[in-house]
Amino acid sequence: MVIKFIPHLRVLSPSLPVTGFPSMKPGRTICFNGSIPVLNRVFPFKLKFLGLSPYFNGKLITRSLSTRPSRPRSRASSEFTPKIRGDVRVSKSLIEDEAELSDWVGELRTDSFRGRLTSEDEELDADRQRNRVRSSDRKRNGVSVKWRRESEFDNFRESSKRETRGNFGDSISRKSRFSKRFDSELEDEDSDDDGEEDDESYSSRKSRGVKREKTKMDSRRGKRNERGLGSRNAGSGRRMGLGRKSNFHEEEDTDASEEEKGREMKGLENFLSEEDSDINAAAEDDYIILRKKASSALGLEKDADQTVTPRSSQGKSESYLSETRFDQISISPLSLKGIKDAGYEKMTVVQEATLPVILKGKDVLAKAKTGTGKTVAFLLPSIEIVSKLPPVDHDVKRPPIHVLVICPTRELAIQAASEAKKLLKYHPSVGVQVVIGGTRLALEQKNLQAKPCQILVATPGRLRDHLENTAGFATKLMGVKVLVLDEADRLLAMGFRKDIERIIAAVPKHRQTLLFSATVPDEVHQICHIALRRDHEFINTVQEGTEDTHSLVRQVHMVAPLDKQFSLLYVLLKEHIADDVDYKVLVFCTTAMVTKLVADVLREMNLNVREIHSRKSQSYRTRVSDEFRKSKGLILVTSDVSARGVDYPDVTLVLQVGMPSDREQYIHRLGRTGRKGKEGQGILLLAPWEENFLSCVKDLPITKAPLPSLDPETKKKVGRALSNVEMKTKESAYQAWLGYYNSDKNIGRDKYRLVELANEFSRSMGLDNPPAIPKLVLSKMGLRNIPGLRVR
Ligand SMILES: Nc1ncnc2c1ncn2[C@@H]1O[C@H](COP(=O)(O)OP(=O)(O)OP(=O)(O)O)[C@@H](O)[C@H]1O
Repeated sequence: MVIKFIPHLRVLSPSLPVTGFPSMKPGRTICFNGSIPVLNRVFPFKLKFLGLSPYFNGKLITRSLSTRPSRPRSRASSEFTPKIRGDVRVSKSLIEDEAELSDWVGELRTDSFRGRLTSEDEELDADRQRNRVRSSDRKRNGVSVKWRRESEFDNFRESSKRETRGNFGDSISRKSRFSKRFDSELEDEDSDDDGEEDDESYSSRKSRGVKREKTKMDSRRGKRNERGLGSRNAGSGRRMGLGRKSNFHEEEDTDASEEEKGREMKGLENFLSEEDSDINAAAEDDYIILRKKASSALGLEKDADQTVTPRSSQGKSESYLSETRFDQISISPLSLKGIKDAGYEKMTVVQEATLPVILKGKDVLAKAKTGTGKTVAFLLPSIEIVSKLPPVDHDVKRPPIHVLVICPTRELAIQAASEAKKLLKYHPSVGVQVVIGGTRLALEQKNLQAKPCQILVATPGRLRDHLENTAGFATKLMGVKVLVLDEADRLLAMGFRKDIERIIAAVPKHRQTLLFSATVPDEVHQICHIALRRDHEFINTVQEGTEDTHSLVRQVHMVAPLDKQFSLLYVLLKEHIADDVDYKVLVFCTTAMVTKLVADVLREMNLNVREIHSRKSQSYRTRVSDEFRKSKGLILVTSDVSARGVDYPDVTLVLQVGMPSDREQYIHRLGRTGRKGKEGQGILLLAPWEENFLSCVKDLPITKAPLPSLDPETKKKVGRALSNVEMKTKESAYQAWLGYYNSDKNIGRDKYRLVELANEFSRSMGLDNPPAIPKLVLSKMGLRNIPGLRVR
């Protein structure tokens, strides 16, 4: 096991396991991504039944509207052709038809499918169950603190001194579903395609954090000894009890076997946990000595009890930036020029912490709060690596892709590619391209052939699509030197796992892998070996004992019955608009169809609203996303397609209506505000029966806020707005709502209660009678014969 030493960054070696994570779970391993391909493969008869045969003229129709010839492929098709013009190429992309598919998929979903047939939303559902217990487990988890070897920093510092002007050593600072819930956000739902913090001062964190780390470790060690294996096993057992085995039908043997694997992993985890406790204890003993050495080597300050304070952060209360300037480090002059043009002068904390390690060739798992520059943190060293490779001969037929960046959503992939373009401004020979679902595969194929592409940014589903359908693509991928998983925890969750495994199998074993996210739940340490080498480094710039959210973002929650929520939403938005003329608000909703409903209602009430969710075409999504990025005085009502990574500057408020799928999703949604050390506000609006969710985020500083008063005029206005919303929208929202909460472990357990709540939601939309739902849908949701539902 590698013991690393890095002042005030905790560098863990999760591959060693697991003493630090006694309650880690293998997690459920049952589900797979992408509804339609799965459908085609598993239930071709269903497609036929609905007149959606995946075959045309006896051939399997491939997905997306491509000019590709149809040919059999290992992965089932997701494209079908309602109208055939010429050949299969004319067909409308299934991806574009996510909406219809999702609905249809939803119809086929049953309780027993939960966590198995997944769109991104369904993945979220699956994750949610785990996460409910995770937060309490997290509290118990110890982490082994390892400091990076001083020699590593010395080397980096020395090379920086040699190659750049600054005195790096003196200035360096080291902070360091067949309907998903029925429609929610599945970005990659189209499996076809892709399938979706702030900054407390380093010094203040550090001065609390480092001291506390040692203390905590001691107490953890003690507790661990007290608890012993027995308690870990007990914990494991409890968590295993959350597995959905009982929910699965017998025919779903794939899932069953996955779960078996999960159990096996759990056994291994417990074994490793025991072993690791000794290793950790030894490491902790080395901790002070190593820290002293590194402190003097790096010019870091020590207080009386050996706490290391990076000079760069001393005296600051809040900073996402380090004291290290880009021109002080060893990067190529061309990259430096690009960075300057982008307006970056100092490195952010995560950039400073990860760059030397990545340039040394190590695999990295990095955690840093939202909006703190993780994209540049993985792009810059990747560009450096590419720029040092020998130029590819022009004669080479299939020039290699050297860097492959995977993002869970299309918006995020577009954004990362655009950031890469900025940094590559003065590297004319290095090209970046993006491949995402919802766009024409043929066009991407053409671009891949015609233009340089050493760096490729992709969503998982579309990447697989290219692997399976683009001539020579697999050969190009064999040139990958660096693989990046942005939002790694999301990509390694079950919704994307199969795609990611397939992608990993397609790139060389001898590569460097970088995993970045603002949230790294325990399960990620457990499964990151899928992608990372055993000696990878975990670089965590969020101090133990501090929140994963930004201290400058004020977080409140409100609890109100559903019949008040539209009015409350309106009043909260009006108040915010009155407070801040430059308002820029994100309203997150539970599912795509509920997003549409909320957007329609707010629009009817003359608020300046845009909407974005998986039911919209990609061109619309891109347009709206660009508009929101540039605008002020705008409200974007969105599903979770905007939850992660999207960098909208100066968002003043994030309002979450209904409980998010899990703790991580809450953090990422909230992270759309308070970026780059700015202030922000977050409001979580819950129904009384959703209050349980608060236990998942009890480690975060979310305070309860009183409800604003609602005058009768507002209620009337909301009533009028609701009556103007199309019935079809309400029907879809009702069904989506039912699907979303049906897959929640707590709320969905009692079907009678669930239906009562759904009908409360229906009344909140102004409907006297709940919309009727197709029998098949109810059946698949396990809701047949539940009183209160109307069947059609
Ligand atoms: N060194 C830097 N100095 C100033 N701004 C920077 C620097 N590096 C990145 N940025 C800017 O910071 C903003 C946030 O960066 P980015 O989107 O990469 O954050 P992130 O940590 O990936 O957030 P999330 O967790 O939400 O994905 C972007 O606007 C980016 O251009």
